[in-house]
Amino acid sequence: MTKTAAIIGGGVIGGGWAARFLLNGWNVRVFDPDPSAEARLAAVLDNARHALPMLYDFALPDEGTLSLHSSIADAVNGADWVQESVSERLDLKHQVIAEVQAANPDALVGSSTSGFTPSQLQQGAADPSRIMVTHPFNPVYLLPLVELVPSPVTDPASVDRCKTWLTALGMYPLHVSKEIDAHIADRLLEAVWREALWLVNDDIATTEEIDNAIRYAFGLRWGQMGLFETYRIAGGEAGMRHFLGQFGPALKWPWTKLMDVPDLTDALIDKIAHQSDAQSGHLSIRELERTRDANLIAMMRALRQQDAASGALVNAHQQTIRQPLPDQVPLVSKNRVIPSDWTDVNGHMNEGRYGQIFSDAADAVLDHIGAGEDYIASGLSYFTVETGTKYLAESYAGERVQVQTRVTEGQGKKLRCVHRMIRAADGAVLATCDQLLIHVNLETRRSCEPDPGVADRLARLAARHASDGSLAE
Ligand SMILES: NC(=O)C1=CN([C@@H]2O[C@H](COP(=O)(O)OP(=O)(O)OC[C@H]3O[C@@H](n4cnc5c(N)ncnc54)[C@H](O)[C@@H]3O)[C@@H](O)[C@H]2O)C=CC1
Ligand SMILES: C[N+](C)(C)CC(=O)CC(=O)[O-]
Repeated sequence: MTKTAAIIGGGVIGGGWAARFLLNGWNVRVFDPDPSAEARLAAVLDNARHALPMLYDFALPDEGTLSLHSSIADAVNGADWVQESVSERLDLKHQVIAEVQAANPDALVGSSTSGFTPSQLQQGAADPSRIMVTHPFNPVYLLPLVELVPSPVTDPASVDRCKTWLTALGMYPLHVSKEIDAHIADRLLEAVWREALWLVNDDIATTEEIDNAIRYAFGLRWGQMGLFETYRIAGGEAGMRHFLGQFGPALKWPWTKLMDVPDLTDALIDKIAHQSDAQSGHLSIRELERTRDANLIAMMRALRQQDAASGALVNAHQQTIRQPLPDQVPLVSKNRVIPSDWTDVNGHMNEGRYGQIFSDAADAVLDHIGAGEDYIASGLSYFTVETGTKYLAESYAGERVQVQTRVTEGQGKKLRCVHRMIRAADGAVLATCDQLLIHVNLETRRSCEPDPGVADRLARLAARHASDGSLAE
């Protein structure tokens, strides 16, 4: 049954949560008293709908239903999970949690708080056992980490349920077993942030120079291996011990000002704001968000190729959303969104990517007739020997497309597919591909007859498709 999340507070983070839930098929009910919340939510959703589907090679589940409500009690009605995402004030969070639990005592309550501990949030609550911190990262619809922090009185079964749900949303619940102000990641971010403020305050570096120092070096490293694994490598063959031996003394040198924090005087705030305007003021927040999202997707897609870090999480999540092909004529052999890194200098999908999409469609057909991964591992497979592609209309990043396939030949060693790529929004035919595949033995690298089971399924499929004229040219 479709699950329901209530989001209390529809700002930057609440909006991001709403998008994450909705795009993974949950129904979402939002309460935010600010009259501008609806428009802000719509803008976040717009970004998320454009960005998140590009991460995957398959379509995400059908979107859930979004509704806005005029009170907390109404919003949490029937919700399985309530994600509190109001401003970072403990009194406000207490008041909201009290209203939530009065209206829906059964729901699990996660708080987006960046720094309050679960024990602080639970003070005075009707049922502390259902309350925990679920601290996400902006943009919530793209970044997988959620710091899941229970207190000693949080019910472990509720924590487990929450972990299962977060994983199904494509997120990574990092169970923080010992509560502490600002959890794990914000303590690290805060350390870097404080040092950066000092560097600006002392005129050592501008905001842009600090950003360059991060993005051209350790920001890239952290995105794939984190801190400890990176420094282990920096120690060479001798590893972490050598690293600590060499750089340990530096911990006592004046390499950081972290013991001290600059006063956020008007002068320092002006200085940072002016430098930041000079650096990025020519771009709107929406433009910056779009650039950020496109870059994050490109990085995560690259990590998918390596099956590493956040890319490995996306790969694992994709396995759970992948659906078997419905046995229909024509077969819907591919259903996906065009990612931005598939576009070229002309601003549309590059011709090479049509080859990829039709190749993926053929893989889905092969899977359907029992010639998928296991069959290939047994030493048998199909090779494409001929394709004829017609490019009929342009396709762009962010568009959802479908490939419909008819198997026009399926006798002996031969398998011929006629593919048609269609834009989901208007049904326009974007390209067609006539593809001939030959069955091969992977050891001899020569053609051979398929296994009888595969041959039989293929012959039956081709016979069914022969009577369908829908993809006839
Ligand atoms: N902005 C960030 O980078 C991150 C923020 N967080 C945390 O997420 C929470 C929300 O922060 P943001 O979204 O950044 O703030 P925000 O200011 O963008 O949104 C807060 C929203 O809460 C609404 N609100 C205020 N009182 C409310 C009430 N009584 N009931 C319902 N809604 C109410 C406001 O109208 C506003 O739309 C905070 O706890 C923050 O620490 C967590 C991760 C990252
Ligand atoms: C600045 N911040 C403390 C609100 C940051 C976070 O909580 C996490 C993030 O997304 O950087």
